[in-house]
Amino acid sequence: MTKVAFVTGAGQGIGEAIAKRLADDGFKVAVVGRTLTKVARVAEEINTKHADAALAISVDVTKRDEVFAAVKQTADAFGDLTVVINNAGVAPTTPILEVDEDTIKWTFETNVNGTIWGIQAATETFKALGHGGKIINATSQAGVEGNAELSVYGATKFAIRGITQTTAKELAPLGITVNAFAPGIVKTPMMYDVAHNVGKNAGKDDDWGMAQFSDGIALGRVSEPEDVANAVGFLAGSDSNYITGQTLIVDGGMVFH
Ligand SMILES: NC(=O)C1=CN([C@@H]2O[C@H](COP(=O)(O)OP(=O)(O)OC[C@H]3O[C@@H](n4cnc5c(N)ncnc54)[C@H](O)[C@@H]3O)[C@@H](O)[C@H]2O)C=CC1
Ligand SMILES: CC(=O)C(C)=O
Repeated sequence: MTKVAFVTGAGQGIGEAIAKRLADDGFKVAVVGRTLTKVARVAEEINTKHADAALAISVDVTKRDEVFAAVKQTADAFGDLTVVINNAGVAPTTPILEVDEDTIKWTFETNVNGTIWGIQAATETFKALGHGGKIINATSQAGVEGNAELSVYGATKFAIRGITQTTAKELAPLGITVNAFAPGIVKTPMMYDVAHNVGKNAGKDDDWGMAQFSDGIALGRVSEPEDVANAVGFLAGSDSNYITGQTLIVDGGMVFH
């Protein structure tokens, strides 16, 4: 079986690191995201290292039809599909009294609906191909323990852990495993944006904002995207075959469950 992965939100940050890690591990990779120029750059860098290993696809994960079409396009292009990684996400900073309907809608449509469309599309394609597969969802340490000012985001990430557990039970008879990864504080545009907003809300700078999250990490440093990609490489590989419904926390020691 050819190893073929579909990774959303792969134009930067954690998704980019996952796509590159899986290509290094011998996967063909669909590098998927909203902005074609961003995913095209990542795909080109992968193809320079591993000829014809990557395909760039522009998709808005809130759109069910687009996700289904892109998953099918991936299987058609590479002749198989074995792993789907629902990594794309958004993280608005939301002090509770400032939460509004638009923010709830946008965040849930991206993080929760996008994950559900990815699970559905993966399942449909795995079934059509006549074999099982692996689905891997991005949650967060903020989906394991509540973080101040991240109520809406945290709600979506708690939901993703729930969806991971329910679909693991539902899809096991099809030979499909469903797991999640929960990063801690990772050096990506998302986290720098959160740190900036939390700092600004307190009348402080970005470093202060970042410290609200990073102080107390047991291993004494914030995460590189590659720290997360290493764990996802494990979840995407055969060494995790007997694991399903679990959330692998990759946070350097922030929350202990
Ligand atoms: N950076 C961090 O500290 C943490 C990140 N995470 C999670 O890891 C995942 C990746 O996060 P980062 O790389 O940090 O974020 P990021 O913001 O740097 O990258 C996310 C990517 O997702 C894409 N995206 C957003 N909405 C989309 C949509 N509707 N359709 C398609 N693509 C879309 C963005 O364009 C962006 O390229 C997210 O699910 C995030 O919630 C979890 C815990 C900590
Ligand atoms: C953005 C995020 O997932 C955090 C702070 O855990």
